[in-house]
Amino acid sequence: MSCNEVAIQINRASKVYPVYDRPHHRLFQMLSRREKSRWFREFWAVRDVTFSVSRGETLGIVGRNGSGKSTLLQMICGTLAPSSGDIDVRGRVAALLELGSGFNPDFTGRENVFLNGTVLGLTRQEIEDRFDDIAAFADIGDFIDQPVKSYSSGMYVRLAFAVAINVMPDILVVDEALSVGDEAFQRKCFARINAIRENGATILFVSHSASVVTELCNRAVLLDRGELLGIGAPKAIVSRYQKMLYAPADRLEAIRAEIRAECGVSGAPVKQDPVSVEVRQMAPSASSGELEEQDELFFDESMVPQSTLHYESLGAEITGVRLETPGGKRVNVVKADREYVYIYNVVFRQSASAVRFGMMIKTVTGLELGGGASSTLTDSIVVVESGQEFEVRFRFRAHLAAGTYFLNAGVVGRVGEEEGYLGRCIDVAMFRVIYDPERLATGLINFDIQPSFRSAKA
Ligand SMILES: Nc1ncnc2c1ncn2[C@@H]1O[C@H](COP(=O)(O)OP(=O)(O)OP(=O)(O)O)[C@@H](O)[C@H]1O
Repeated sequence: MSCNEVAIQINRASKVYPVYDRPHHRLFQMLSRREKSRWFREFWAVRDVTFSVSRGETLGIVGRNGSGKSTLLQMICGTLAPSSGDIDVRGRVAALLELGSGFNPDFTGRENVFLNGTVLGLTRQEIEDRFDDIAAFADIGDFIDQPVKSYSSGMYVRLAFAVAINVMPDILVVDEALSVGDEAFQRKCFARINAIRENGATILFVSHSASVVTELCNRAVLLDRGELLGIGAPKAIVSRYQKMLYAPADRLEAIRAEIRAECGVSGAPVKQDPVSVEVRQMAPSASSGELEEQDELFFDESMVPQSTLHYESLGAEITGVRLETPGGKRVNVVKADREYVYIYNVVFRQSASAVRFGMMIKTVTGLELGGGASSTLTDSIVVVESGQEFEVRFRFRAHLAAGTYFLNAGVVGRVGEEEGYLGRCIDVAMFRVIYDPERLATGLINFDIQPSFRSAKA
């Protein structure tokens, strides 16, 4: 599929609502026979918006509350008709709009899966074929046969997301819904969104989270008061959005004009590569400073990743994955800026050469923050015999903000003539960095910034 193929073309789309200042004005309007008498004001939820989205693009939509994001998405999904203008959508659209839309509350989860699948254009047989995958992804147990009105918001999102991503949409529309699930489920969803994107689908993503938009999207649009203020690279759009969010009221108009001038609709989509950090050689660990055993660091058994993916093993099996303090206590709830050891065992099922081990730490959205390899190719283990077992240890300092993180593990080497992953596990473990009110570092990564200040001479 070509990236330049247009998936969505929006041409001067508007949505205008009549707004009545008094309830009885609505009645007057209904009874009014004269064309000119008007008992309402017009409210433009979306006004004269034009842009296109190429197939394969991931487009972020940002804007303040009430800026028209949901209205625009609903028009793209066909659940709301524009008052004027055209919206041309090419392909099957699966949408995860606000909680509450999409499912019939009196029907069971199972019935809603069939209803939703049919609305999305699947035959009964196609839905039956996918039902087990949908139920497994949602993972809500027997609730699948209960009416959805008895669901918690988390269960609702699980099922809605399971349907949306299992119908193999050409266009996937996600409106903030993900923020309802827990981190393990969010990670599973982001992993699936990435897979759908890699398959060439187009994704529209409404989010208030600057980091999600900059990590996931190739391009972003900024809506304000129903108008398209700007379109461009996610970083540029998100920084303008934040400038607007924190602007004093009397500067808002000037900032809107500035944004329009700087990044008003123009030109072709800006392609940006997803951020990826690949570490060839593990950096020497920072000063070790033995960690005292802390009572508040512990192992929470309920923290199990739901997006774990074991690649087909090519001779090396990764087991016993765990995180420990340097003193050997198993943990997954940790404190920032302390040292931990990421450990896994590798059993070789066939002999291999040029063997190296690796790890990666990622955010919930899948952003690769950093990792390490046990050695360079020239220093790799020359030969490993079949049946040999290794314990691999990566000691690292968790220079991270409070939040949940996911870990990969991998073994690279050569079997015969073939070089590649002999074993690889994605999202094989997760850990949570607890909030520390004393921490001065801001942002995701602690760069060990040393602040100082002094009174400057006049
Ligand atoms: N049926 C309606 N009648 C009148 N006004 C409406 C209607 N639906 C939406 N609006 C208004 O249109 C504007 C845009 O709403 P919309 O829900 O699209 O904004 P949004 O950017 O998605 O907001 P949020 O971030 O708060 O979800 C809002 O001011 C909303 O009050």
